[in-house]
Amino acid sequence: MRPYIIINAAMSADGKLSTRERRQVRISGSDDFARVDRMRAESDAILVGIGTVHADDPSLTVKSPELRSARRREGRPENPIRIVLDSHAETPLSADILVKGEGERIIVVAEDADLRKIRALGEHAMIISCGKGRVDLPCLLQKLSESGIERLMIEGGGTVIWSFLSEGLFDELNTYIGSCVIGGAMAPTLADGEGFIDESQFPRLLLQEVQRIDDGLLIRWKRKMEE
Ligand SMILES: NC(=O)C1=CN([C@@H]2O[C@H](COP(=O)(O)OP(=O)(O)OC[C@H]3O[C@@H](n4cnc5c(N)ncnc54)[C@H](O)[C@@H]3O)[C@@H](O)[C@H]2O)C=CC1
Ligand SMILES: Nc1nc(O)c(N)c(N[C@@H]2O[C@H](COP(=O)(O)O)[C@@H](O)[C@H]2O)n1
Repeated sequence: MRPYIIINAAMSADGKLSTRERRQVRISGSDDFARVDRMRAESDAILVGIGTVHADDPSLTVKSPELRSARRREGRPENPIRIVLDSHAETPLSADILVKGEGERIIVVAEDADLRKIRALGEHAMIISCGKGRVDLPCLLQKLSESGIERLMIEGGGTVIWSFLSEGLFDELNTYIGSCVIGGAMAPTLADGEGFIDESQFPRLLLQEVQRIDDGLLIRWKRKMEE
């Protein structure tokens, strides 16, 4: 059992998520950011990796007051549960994800993470422990599902997206392609990690929609199930 999983990311026309210095860049325009905000508001939880927390210091809050009010009217917290994959419990205690906006936070650590760091983070977030060395995704998804999370949005970065894609743990992939070129062989891409060699391992996708937004394109894919 696992939640319904939607991956969303913005990349440049050459497929990069940010610069080779991993500095956060604005690829989406205002209409695309509004679309992402709606996706956040529709989600029970949003997940990023510790690399994104270090690079971007995101809050992952719902930005629109109307969307936050609508969630409250439905009896839900203003913001979805915010989740960080953080094998070694390294999320800074001052990170925006821990201090900005109301709502639950979950830090997911590996079983061998430092206990003192876990205790300190436990003052600010719920701690889930899954896997050795790095977070075991099927174990985590089972726990999230048991706690009532039905719709999970993955916002990056490239290492985390690779893990979900390569383990077949996704239902939809939304990529916004912005009108800029970032370049750089070491700049993060949508799916980093080790990559596949064997074509038979490639996750296959079904095209759902292509939409012009701002000066770029939103492409919505669904995972093609094996026949
Ligand atoms: N344009 C966009 O839409 C977005 C861009 N970004 C960019 O992506 C970059 C950050 O990406 P990355 O460095 O790849 O970091 P990441 O955010 O993908 O985090 C990777 C880290 O998560 C931890 N982790 C624990 N369990 C894991 C598992 N099972 N699978 C994968 N990782 C696991 C590991 O410590 C790993 O190094 C930044 O430059 C950021 O600006 C990030 C999000 C969205
Ligand atoms: N959709 C999208 N377009 C871009 O151009 C981006 N740079 C990102 N980045 C993601 O948004 C997070 C920041 O969220 P907050 O504004 O702090 O709530 C960032 O960490 C990336 O996940 N996304």
